[in-house]
Amino acid sequence: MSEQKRMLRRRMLDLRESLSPEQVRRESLAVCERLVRHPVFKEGETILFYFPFRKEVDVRPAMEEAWSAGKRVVLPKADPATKSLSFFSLRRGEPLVSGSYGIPEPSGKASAKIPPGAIDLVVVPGVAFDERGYRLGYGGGYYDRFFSRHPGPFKRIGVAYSFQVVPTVCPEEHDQRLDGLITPSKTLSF
Ligand SMILES: Nc1nc2c(c(=O)[nH]1)N(C=O)[C@@H](CNc1ccc(C(=O)N[C@@H](CCC(=O)O)C(=O)O)cc1)CN2
Ligand SMILES: Nc1ncnc2c1ncn2[C@@H]1O[C@H](COP(=O)(O)OP(=O)(O)OP(=O)(O)O)[C@@H](O)[C@H]1O
Repeated sequence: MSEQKRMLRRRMLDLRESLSPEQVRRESLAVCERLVRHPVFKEGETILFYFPFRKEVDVRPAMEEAWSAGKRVVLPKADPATKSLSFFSLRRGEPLVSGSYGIPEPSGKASAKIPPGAIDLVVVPGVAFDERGYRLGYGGGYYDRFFSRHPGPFKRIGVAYSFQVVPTVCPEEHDQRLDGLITPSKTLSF
């Protein structure tokens, strides 16, 4: 991986760490308001979210809205051995367990497993995003691998603080593009 990418990741994570809890709350709410008004969200029945950790955009208000609207809320489970994700639906109030990297994850009951083909929308976390729809993550390649194996039928929509949108994330051959990006003040499509 390029030195440029590593430096951008470090810089963006430092900036994110400096957000106050109040900023995280306010900006996340603004992102969620846009997200739930998005046609793909409104039309989707099965939505893959992520469980926010550290100071990632908190998408839990949108998860609540999805449950209220009768949609299926899905979370990823990361397998560090294969660097792959699997997906499990989550009921409102259902407890999560601490997974790899300390991120809360569904317990992984076989009956809750969701095949990628059943997902309508993926809400994509990231460290930085660019104006062409590329993203920079934590460097695990989890979402890149998932998207290259399963190009659809779902839409991929990134969520970001405004400062996380940069001119370029220096994409490499394997980097997968998003269909859209939502910030507190903009809804972009690519
Ligand atoms: N909330 C959330 N859940 C998610 C992701 C995400 O970005 N956000 N993922 C998106 O992929 C997957 C988990 N991927 C991750 C990959 C690396 C690290 C991480 O902390 N890496 C260390 C590097 C050292 C190491 O490999 O242990 C680091 O950044 O300090 C965290 C999550 C699945 N679940
Ligand atoms: N489709 C793929 N198949 C195999 N390896 C891949 C694939 N996509 C990415 N990788 C590998 O994963 C590693 C991490 O990629 P990258 O730095 O782009 O991750 P990221 O997008 O920042 O992380 P994440 O998707 O987990 O948030 C790279 O070494 C890359 O070669």
